[in-house]
Amino acid sequence: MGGHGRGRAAYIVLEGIDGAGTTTHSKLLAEKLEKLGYCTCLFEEPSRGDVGIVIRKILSQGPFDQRLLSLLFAADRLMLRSSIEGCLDRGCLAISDRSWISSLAYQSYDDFPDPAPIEWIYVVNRYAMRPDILVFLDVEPAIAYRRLGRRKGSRELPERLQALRGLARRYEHVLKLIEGIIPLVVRVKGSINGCERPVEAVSRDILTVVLAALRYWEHSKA
Ligand SMILES: Nc1ncnc2c1ncn2[C@@H]1O[C@H](COP(=O)(O)OP(=O)(O)O)[C@@H](O)[C@H]1O
Ligand SMILES: Cc1cn([C@H]2C[C@H](O)[C@@H](COP(=O)(O)OP(=O)(O)O)O2)c(=O)[nH]c1=O
Repeated sequence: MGGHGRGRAAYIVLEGIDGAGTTTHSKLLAEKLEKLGYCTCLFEEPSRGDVGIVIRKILSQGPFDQRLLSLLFAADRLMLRSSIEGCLDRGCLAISDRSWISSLAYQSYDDFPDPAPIEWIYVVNRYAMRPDILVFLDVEPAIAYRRLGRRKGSRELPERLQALRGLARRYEHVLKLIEGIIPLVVRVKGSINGCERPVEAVSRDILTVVLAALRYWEHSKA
């Protein structure tokens, strides 16, 4: 995971279990930073590129070999790398809805078919961009489950709630593993004691911590 060491430009990723709000908040963060005069580029994993399309097709068909998915996600994000670097080279902030951290959590989750060893997932993502800031959206699984149930065409699957709980545990394990590898890892609560926090409150917390990090970097590079 190579960093880039630029001043103002930073690679910011949002992570969390399904339904945590990574898609919602990566878009909101980009919009708010643009209004403040920052240039931003928005990315998502899986991407909308060729490999991302294959991944989405596989995911839509149900549980799948996580070893193979690890390689597909790694290839998809490696194909994104030049676009992210181009964004940073232009002095723009790269904001991504998920990153290789998702692979560490999802593809090693042992209730999914053929889970991959987490150290192997780390190796196959050796050349993925290392985020400068990781925002972990900490949402209780029952809340995420309820949100997913509101998505069109979704079905209330009890095993889905079980999986979300397991993924939440995997993320806690992964966040400990990557301590010291990513310069700034922040946890933003998306729910507290079974109550959802309003989108705007969560978005404000994310913007606050990102702006503080950018100011720190701008001073430290000055
Ligand atoms: N803080 C929030 N309060 C209420 N609903 C939210 C909040 N954040 C996200 N949502 C809703 O929850 C659903 C899942 O959000 P999404 O960003 O798609 O999650 P993810 O990308 O993490 O799966 C969406 O319908 C979104 O509008
Ligand atoms: C990036 C990534 C995502 N995923 C999973 C997380 C989601 O369930 C799914 C992405 O589909 P998507 O519909 O984009 O979900 P979300 O909006 O929650 O990001 O793929 C992995 O299993 N490994 C990965 O490396």
